[in-house]
Amino acid sequence: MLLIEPDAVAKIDSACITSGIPGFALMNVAGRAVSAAALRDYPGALRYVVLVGPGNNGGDGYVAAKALIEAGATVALFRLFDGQPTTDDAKRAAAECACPVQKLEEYVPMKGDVVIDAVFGAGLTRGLPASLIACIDKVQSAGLPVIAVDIASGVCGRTGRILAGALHADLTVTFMAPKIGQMLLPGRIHSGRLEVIDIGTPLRLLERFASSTGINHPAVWQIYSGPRAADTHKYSHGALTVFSGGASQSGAARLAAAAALRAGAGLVTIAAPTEAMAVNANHMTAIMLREVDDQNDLAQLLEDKRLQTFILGPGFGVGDKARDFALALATRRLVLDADAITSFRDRPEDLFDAFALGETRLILTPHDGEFSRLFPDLAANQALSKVERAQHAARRAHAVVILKGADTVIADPAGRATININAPPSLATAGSGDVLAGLCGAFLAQNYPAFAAACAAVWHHGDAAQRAGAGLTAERLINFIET
Ligand SMILES: NC(=O)C1=CN([C@@H]2O[C@H](COP(=O)(O)OP(=O)(O)OC[C@H]3O[C@@H](n4cnc5c(N)ncnc54)[C@H](O)[C@@H]3O)[C@@H](O)[C@H]2O)[C@@H](O)CC1
Ligand SMILES: Nc1ncnc2c1ncn2[C@@H]1O[C@H](COP(=O)(O)OP(=O)(O)O)[C@@H](O)[C@H]1O
Ligand SMILES: [K+]
Repeated sequence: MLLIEPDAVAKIDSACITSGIPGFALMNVAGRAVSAAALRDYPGALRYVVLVGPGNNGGDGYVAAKALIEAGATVALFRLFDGQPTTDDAKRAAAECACPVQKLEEYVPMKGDVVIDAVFGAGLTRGLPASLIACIDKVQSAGLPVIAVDIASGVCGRTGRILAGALHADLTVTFMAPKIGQMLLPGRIHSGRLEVIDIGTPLRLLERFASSTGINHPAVWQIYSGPRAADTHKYSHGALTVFSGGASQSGAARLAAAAALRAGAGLVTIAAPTEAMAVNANHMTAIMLREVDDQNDLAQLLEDKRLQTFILGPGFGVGDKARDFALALATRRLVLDADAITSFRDRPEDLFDAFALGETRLILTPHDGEFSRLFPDLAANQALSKVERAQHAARRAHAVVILKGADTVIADPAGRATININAPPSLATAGSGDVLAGLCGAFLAQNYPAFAAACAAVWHHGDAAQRAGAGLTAERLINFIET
């Protein structure tokens, strides 16, 4: 699904005007859609309180106020101090709105109020003025319902960050397409339910100015998935090898391996050190087992050219062995997770250089902590959004990066990115990252290109968790994977 960045809004706006669609016409559709949503969702409101700012977001607010009055509703309009309309369209909208204007400071919340936030749009680059922050506190502590126009004032449309205070909306009525900051945290939480209104912007303009970042969706990998042919063979669905840690850390590899089998990998083998052979053998049936202690054993394993896909990291232990194994696997497809990521903390370039040439075949799956070990400068750079951090990292590492969390971002070295939005908070449970690594390995083994494999893995992870419902454990999650 398309997303837009705040910078693109003005470009689309001026391209519309060039195409003969005046900005004021768009503003009228936008403002009326807000009014319709308010009447639909809060028909029992005693008063609609419209807060307006100086720009076109405020312009939408004047249009909404006018439409609500025409519908017979009681409306009060409060304007940010020094917030006289500054754009031609907003001036016109204000002039056409008969509602008396009061100062924001004068607003006293009353039971039955529904607040419409039309103060600032998605392009906000500065923190909110103190008078607005005080007003937000009043609204929020009175527990009043809030409808945000385009985006909750105070949320950065590019990063989802709060610059200095922001409203928590119950509903956000946004225009053309969702903004990136509404998908990333905490902006997603501040948005409440998101309603996207087509205000008549031509699709060709939307597509021309849309972001290279989209919402993660099956359309990304659809062309690589499909029913199995009747004459299929297990090796044609990929042979995946998962490295196990020592005897007391072998569970993580088994979770990854079981998830991979469930997600359609044809043949899954756990490669375990001698000390972990017995414990692995005790717990497995369909998964195969092979003894691999050191680099010599690994070299022997790699002589089998059918083995093209590997997962290294879950429960593996941090250190030289993980580093040496990853580098030995550099000509194959590799999912590098957990301990194996941390193992490159002091020498990340060794990893990045090893995968620099040829097609992208490395998937990195860091959570924020692991990310900061491999990319400390990117993690510390507050100017970057989570999407931008993942994109820079992917380019540097010549890898697909899955930057995990409630708003997981998947990015590839070419600059493509998706934001995943189907993951429920129940996924915050021990071992769910191992299951994700297994899913990545499964799709990579089935010959999906790395970016498609990563997107499919993250989406199916969230999808399985949704179907599993409450009381999620990593073991249970595996049983709900459906590909
Ligand atoms: N296609 C489009 O572009 C459409 C845009 N529309 C509306 O237009 C909005 C964007 O309008 P604008 O670009 O005018 O943005 P805003 O309405 O957010 O206003 C920006 C103005 O506020 C000032 N400002 C920014 N941060 C401030 C701060 N912290 N304190 C004080 N002043 C501050 C800026 O200097 C600028 O003058 C959208 O969010 C949407 O609501 C709609 O009218 C529909 C059509
Ligand atoms: N609040 C949340 N909402 C949705 N998904 C989450 C949330 N917290 C964590 N996740 C997901 O759960 C998984 C946890 O992985 P990880 O941090 O490696 O944990 P572990 O090492 O315990 O398996 C990741 O895929 C992450 O994106
Ligand atoms: K707003």
